[in-house]
Amino acid sequence: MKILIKGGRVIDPAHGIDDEFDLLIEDGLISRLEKDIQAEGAQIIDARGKLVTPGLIDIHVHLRDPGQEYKEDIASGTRAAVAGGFTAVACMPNTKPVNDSASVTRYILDKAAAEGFCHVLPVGAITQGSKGEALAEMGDMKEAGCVGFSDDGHPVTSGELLRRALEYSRPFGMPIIAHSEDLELVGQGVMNEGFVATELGLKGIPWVAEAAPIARDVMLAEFTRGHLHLAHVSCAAAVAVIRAAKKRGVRVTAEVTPHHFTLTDEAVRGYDTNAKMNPPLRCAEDVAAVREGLADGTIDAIATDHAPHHIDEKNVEFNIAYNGVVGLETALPLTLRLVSDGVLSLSDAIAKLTINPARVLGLKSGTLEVGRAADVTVIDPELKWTVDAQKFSSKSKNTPFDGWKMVGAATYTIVAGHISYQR
Ligand SMILES: NC(=O)N[C@@H](CC(=O)O)C(=O)O
Repeated sequence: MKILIKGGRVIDPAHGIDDEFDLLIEDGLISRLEKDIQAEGAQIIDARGKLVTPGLIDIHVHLRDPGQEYKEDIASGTRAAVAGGFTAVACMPNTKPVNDSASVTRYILDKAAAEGFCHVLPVGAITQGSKGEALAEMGDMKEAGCVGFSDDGHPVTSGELLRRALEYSRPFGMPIIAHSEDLELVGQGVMNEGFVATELGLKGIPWVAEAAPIARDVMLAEFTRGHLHLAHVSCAAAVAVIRAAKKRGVRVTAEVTPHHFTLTDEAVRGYDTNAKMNPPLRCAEDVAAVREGLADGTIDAIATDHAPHHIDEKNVEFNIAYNGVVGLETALPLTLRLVSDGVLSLSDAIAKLTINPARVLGLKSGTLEVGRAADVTVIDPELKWTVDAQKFSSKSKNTPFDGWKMVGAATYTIVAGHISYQR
């Protein structure tokens, strides 16, 4: 089984490669990356005018499996992933039951091996049931194959518990992925606190509900010397806290979602529940700050927080609609917009979707190194298309980008040497 990807612009940020090369895949591995490869019997992919990058890695998705398969399951979620160019996704533990034990982790991995279209990397819960009361069996879950720990969807309110979690995960070399949120400051809020919320008559969530707990969590990382990864950073004050912490040498990494670097709370006008998520869309200054954070390296990775919800959970009054939007099938073109907007170089943009997220989770993937598993994405950076949520591979259609005109898409997604998606 040989695949020869010919004539593409190969971008491998981990090795500073940005040049025209052929890439040969044999037996699931990258076997050669050179000019003008001839390989008899190989399937040829003509990549002239295309980008050839390491397979994209999304370290924050909700696959809803087990327990909420009416929203998404491992097959549909990973099909959406490969359609978006992703070859690996890390799935959050807020399933039913919560992934807080080796048996749930094994269920996810077994099902992914049987039905998945890409690699699935389970994230285990920090606390039992993600209830914030007692630590989960982190060692068991690591043994079973978890790549990190998070109570995503819920903050770890107890500083003592987060301290212990950071201490326990340290020898495993695995990050604690913080969903930092002060629930009392959030109160009954349903969107960003500010001018738009006031005009719409909706209760607001102030940025300090995110930034204040991030400051605490960063200090706990500094104190324990554990690795803290901050999920879905959305506001300027949080970016400033992370920037300062990195300067002091704290082991902190961070991600931002495409919706948070693209949209402001203006998108909520019309009470569009597909613009409702946690954390909420912020104001223009915050969007500018997260873009600045991406540009200067304060924010390491772009992650979608793909959060599928059924139409019946979104087609309701704004106040009672569920939080979250799907993101796997729109992340790549939205990231490429950062390049056309002059925020990131193309290589840096690809790094935020490949080697940087791999490093956050301590994965060996995210590069096109010869000898590594052949996870490769071929991207047409000029392809113009219009988002039609009804055509998503995801079971859920809750996107704020429906009808948007996009430029750029994955044309081939190759997972461990197999073509998992072809546009
Ligand atoms: N990000 C979201 O808006 N929703 C997430 C959970 C969460 O982080 O609140 C979900 O699982 O739906």
